[in-house]
Amino acid sequence: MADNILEVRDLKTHFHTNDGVVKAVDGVDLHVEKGEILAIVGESGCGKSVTSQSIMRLIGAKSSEKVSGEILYHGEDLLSKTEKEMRQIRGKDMSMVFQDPMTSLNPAYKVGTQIAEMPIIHEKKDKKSSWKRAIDMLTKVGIPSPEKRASQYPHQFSGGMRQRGVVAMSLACDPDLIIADEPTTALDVTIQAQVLDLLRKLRDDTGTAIMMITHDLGVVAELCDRVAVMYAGKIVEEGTVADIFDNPQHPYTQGLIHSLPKPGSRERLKPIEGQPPNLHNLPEGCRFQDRCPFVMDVCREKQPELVPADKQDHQAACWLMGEEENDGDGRTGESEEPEKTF
Ligand SMILES: Nc1ncnc2c1ncn2[C@@H]1O[C@H](COP(=O)(O)OP(=O)(O)OP(=O)(O)O)[C@@H](O)[C@H]1O
Repeated sequence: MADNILEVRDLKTHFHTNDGVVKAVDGVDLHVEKGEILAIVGESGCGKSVTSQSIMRLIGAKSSEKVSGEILYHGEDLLSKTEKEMRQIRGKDMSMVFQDPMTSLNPAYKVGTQIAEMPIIHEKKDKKSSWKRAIDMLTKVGIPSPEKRASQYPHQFSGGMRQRGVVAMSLACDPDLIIADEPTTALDVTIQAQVLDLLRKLRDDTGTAIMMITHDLGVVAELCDRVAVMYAGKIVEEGTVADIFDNPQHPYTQGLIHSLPKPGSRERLKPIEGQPPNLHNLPEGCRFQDRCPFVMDVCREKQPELVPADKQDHQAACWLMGEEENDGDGRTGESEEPEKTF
């Protein structure tokens, strides 16, 4: 049995707004195994960030934010923790790296002080040993002259160095899970590659698991072990990187993969046509129905659940996945032998 650090069951995060209920995350199941890098991918607005912030309990405190389901961290449900207990868990056991390093860094304090604060708060370490830890962490993330840099302020760091500083901060208490939300999106390509290399090396050296939120399939191919593909608030496919890239089963995943440029090819890219559904007003049945070239009657009536595709741990939520698993009672629809249009 896999050694799961995190297991999320039927996570729903709904926002109650003046325009109605936004079902940003709507029944997500996922798990992160010890030492693995799991990617959550999908188009903008599909619920990736809301999923990660719900896991960290950064969403859910306001009366307009309703979070339900189970978020089991080493078997304990984070949804039943108090804010005080969560403050202990955040930064120590699970930490987060955001797209913009200045979300995590305070411009008014030295970078070293901000890293050292983590062991001071979470492990009750003294200032001297925590400062030393800060320098060790800056060394670990490849910042040159770490003693000097520790005494500098964030504005004295370049963008890539700031993100390394945030990674150093997230590592300071040796967490077993880092949630990284588009950590390289704001960086230029060369620096992006360096930060990805750094994350991979950290996982290899320390065994820290990483949940990587990204819309960039290049990052997934480069860095990750497993992938969960999200569409309109739900996971529609889950498998290893090889499963998803070489044998995608859900028409949405197929569309994503076919919209990638092929090395050396001059063929025009084929984006997925249409738009995701409005999260205020979701359709009955499968949420991909209006963009799916294989749509059948059943897709407009019932939502498909994740079921094993070609093997047990490669799953897809699609009525094309075989009659036994999905009851398959409506395969009489519009496209018995659909033409691929992606
Ligand atoms: N506080 C909020 N109130 C209402 N709707 C919200 C709130 N926060 C997020 N949403 C909506 O929830 C949906 C999912 O947002 P989320 O930020 O998780 O998307 P994402 O997949 O991370 O996209 P991106 O890649 O653009 O960051 C979006 O439609 C967004 O507008």
